Amino acid sequence: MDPRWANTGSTLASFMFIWAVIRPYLPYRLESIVAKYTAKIFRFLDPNIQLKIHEYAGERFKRSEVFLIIQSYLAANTSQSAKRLKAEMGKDSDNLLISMDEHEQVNDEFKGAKFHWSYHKSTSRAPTTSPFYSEQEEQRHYYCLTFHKRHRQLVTDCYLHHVVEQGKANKVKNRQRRLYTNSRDRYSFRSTKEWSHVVFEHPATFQTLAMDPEKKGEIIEDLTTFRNAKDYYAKIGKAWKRGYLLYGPPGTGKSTMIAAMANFLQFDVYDLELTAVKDNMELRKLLIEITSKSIIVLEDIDCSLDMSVKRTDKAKESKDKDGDEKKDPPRRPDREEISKVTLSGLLNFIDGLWSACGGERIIVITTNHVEKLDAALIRRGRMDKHIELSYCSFEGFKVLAKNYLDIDSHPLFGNIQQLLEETTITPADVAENLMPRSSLATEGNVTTCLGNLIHALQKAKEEALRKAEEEEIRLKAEQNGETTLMDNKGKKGDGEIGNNENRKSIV
Ligand SMILES: Nc1ncnc2c1ncn2[C@@H]1O[C@H](COP(=O)(O)OP(=O)(O)OP(=O)(O)O)[C@@H](O)[C@H]1O
Ligand SMILES: [Mg+2]
Repeated sequence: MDPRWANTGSTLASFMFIWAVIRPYLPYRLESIVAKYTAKIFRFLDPNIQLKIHEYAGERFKRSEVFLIIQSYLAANTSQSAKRLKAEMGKDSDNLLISMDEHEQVNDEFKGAKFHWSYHKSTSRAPTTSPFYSEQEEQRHYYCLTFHKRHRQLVTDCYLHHVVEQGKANKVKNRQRRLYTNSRDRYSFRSTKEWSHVVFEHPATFQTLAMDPEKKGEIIEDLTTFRNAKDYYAKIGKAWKRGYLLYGPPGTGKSTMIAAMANFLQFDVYDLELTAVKDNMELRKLLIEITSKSIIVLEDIDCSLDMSVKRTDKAKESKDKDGDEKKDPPRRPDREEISKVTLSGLLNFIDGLWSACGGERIIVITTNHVEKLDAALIRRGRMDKHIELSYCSFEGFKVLAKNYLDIDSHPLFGNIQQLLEETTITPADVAENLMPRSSLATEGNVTTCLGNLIHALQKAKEEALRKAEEEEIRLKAEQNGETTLMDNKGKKGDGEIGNNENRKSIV
């Protein structure tokens, strides 16, 4: 090492030692002057640049957002390389967040450049209102990023952006996800203009969802593409959101799929109860409050919309009839009865200008009767992907058998496959039959459960046959009825056909 540098090093060390000793005895003003000139000298000698991120910036009692983002960015690196660590319960998280303790340092690398992050405590003296002390010490923490000055451009152009993006992603991964609702207790006076929430803990995943594996793979691919398509959506000038229409009979897994989607994307869920929204304005207010990385769910949309249409129609009818609404019998005003959300309000909610704020959102609507829905509501662009969830197939059954009984095959599978091809049963019914009565899926239990399912399938088949026969009889009866009616008309001689036939027989 160059002896001149060794000398400079020892001079600096001595200077810092002397500074630490005399600092507490210096008046505040003199201290700041000395600090200013010391910093100048250091800046001149040091090739490194330092960037500080304080824990409390701006608002006094609120930890800076960027400080928390950096903490989560450094967490993985810290837990592997730092020696003195500290752990705290992260906000909105059920995991412990590991970070470095005071004066620890971790190294980072980005595009070949090296960066050093350290964690410090600074003490400042602030004036106090106490008559006994003129100053009080305030301790504040900060992260310090140190890098060589030749990387200045890299830091400002890319590195900081990378740190923030990665830190945010880590925060999202570790956060406790939420299930929001706008509906309220009938007797509560709290406004529905706001969302209330609970922790989202639904265990459904795509692995546990029973459906055609090809279709499932397609949905997973679609969601993955959407998640990574921020730049693409920006490029084509489209809001970063996607609509899914899930339709099918009750118990085929529509709600379960929404939970699986939320778990796959790590999104929050906003369950929008349309009948609890007063009008379009309130709907828009709710929309504005929805954060990004969320799934907005409108379950059984045909019922909610029908209701709103009926409500407005009823109101109109009662006005039109008498021109006076007061004549209606006095009734207790119900939230659902005063909701005036219209179809156009809903269309705007899904696809209007306001729907673009926030970004990275998925809107899912579910229905049992897709044929009842307005074409405008489900057109591509609003509902980009239409997914039919149908009765249980043999592939679906195998997924459920693996989930519930932990089996991949069984001698009874052939029998079940045949019955599934001959009749229809919902995955919900299959799941109910496959649920072992005791917590252990023993051999005996497995056979009993599969036996139960076979029994249920046979019953469903018989029921379907009985219904088909009844339907046939009804149709025949209707045809006979028509024929008798026509015969009667013919006999009376007042129908054209009858007259013609009479004429024919005369000829
Ligand atoms: N495809 C499926 N895969 C796995 N489990 C399913 C599936 N479909 C239904 N289930 C089971 O049946 C129960 C009811 O299903 P779910 O609530 O998802 O049906 P749904 O289609 O939303 O019905 P509805 O139209 O009545 O709202 C779930 O708790 C789940 O255990
Ligand atoms: Mg449902």
